[in-house]
Amino acid sequence: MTLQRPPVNSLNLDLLKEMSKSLDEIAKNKSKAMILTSASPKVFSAGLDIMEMYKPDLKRVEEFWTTLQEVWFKLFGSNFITAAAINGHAPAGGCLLAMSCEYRVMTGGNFSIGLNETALGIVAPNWFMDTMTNTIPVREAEYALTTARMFNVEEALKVGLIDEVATDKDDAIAKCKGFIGKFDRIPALARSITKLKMRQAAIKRLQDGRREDLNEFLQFVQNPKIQKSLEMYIQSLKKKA
Ligand SMILES: CCCCC/C=C\C/C=C\CCC/C=C/C(=O)SCCNC(=O)CCNC(=O)[C@H](O)C(C)(C)COP(=O)(O)OP(=O)(O)OC[C@H]1O[C@@H](n2cnc3c(N)ncnc32)[C@H](O)[C@@H]1OP(=O)(O)O
Repeated sequence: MTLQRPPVNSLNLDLLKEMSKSLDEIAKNKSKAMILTSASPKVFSAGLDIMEMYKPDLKRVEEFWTTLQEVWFKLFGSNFITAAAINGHAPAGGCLLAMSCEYRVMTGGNFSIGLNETALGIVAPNWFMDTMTNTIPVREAEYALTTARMFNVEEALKVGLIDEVATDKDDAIAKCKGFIGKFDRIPALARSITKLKMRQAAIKRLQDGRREDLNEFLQFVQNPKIQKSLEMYIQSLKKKA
């Protein structure tokens, strides 16, 4: 699955709906595995589209968040094998997508990956945190989350946030295929049940608290102070150009 929403693959409602549909198709056509990557040469995904949260239409922003939750359920909780070929920056929601897969290969270069929410004055939802503690040790996750740590490729490899480094996108995809090939001799049902058991606690937590998670998000985006800081953040991103 190749993300292709220039310039930075930010996740807006339309892209999330497309992803949700594609994940359904992959599950339905009984694919063995999926590799998630990006069509951009330097950004895997810039995370959530900030414009969806800035001065939002309430109905749309509610659909935006519930679709994000759905994409996470379908990706994190998939029966099929998932790997991410991370060929560029992966901040925040981009990192969430990569961590929701079972294996991550990142191309070398001046790219970074991590959950930077606290630097923006926001708190990553519980399920973002759960996805991170499912990937790296709890102590490392707490440190990374509280300090909004963006890892370079070497650091990400060292902490286990990624599993391998690749020279370029083709190499990243080849390495993801190598991971998928490890399951040729493992019975598929035993593999998928084991994966889902490992992930069950995080999945159940969001299933049980899904409405509450949505309400928290809706309150957050309607807070005038948050809107003000969003405005400033958007300006700072644009000033960069
Ligand atoms: C952010 C606060 C959200 C508050 C929301 C309210 C409630 C929160 C409640 C729950 C928590 C939500 C959890 C949030 C998760 C997220 O994913 S928030 C998004 C965080 N993402 C980022 O901070 C990444 C920002 N982008 C970058 O750092 C860089 O763009 C880059 C990915 C490293 C790529 O750099 P570069 O190739 O140099 O590209 P530019 O910076 O020049 O960007 C090109 C244009 O794209 C626009 N853009 C970049 N990121 C986003 C984005 N996430 N959403 C929308 N638009 C984005 C950027 O402004 C440029 O636009 P122009 O061409 O200048 O018009």
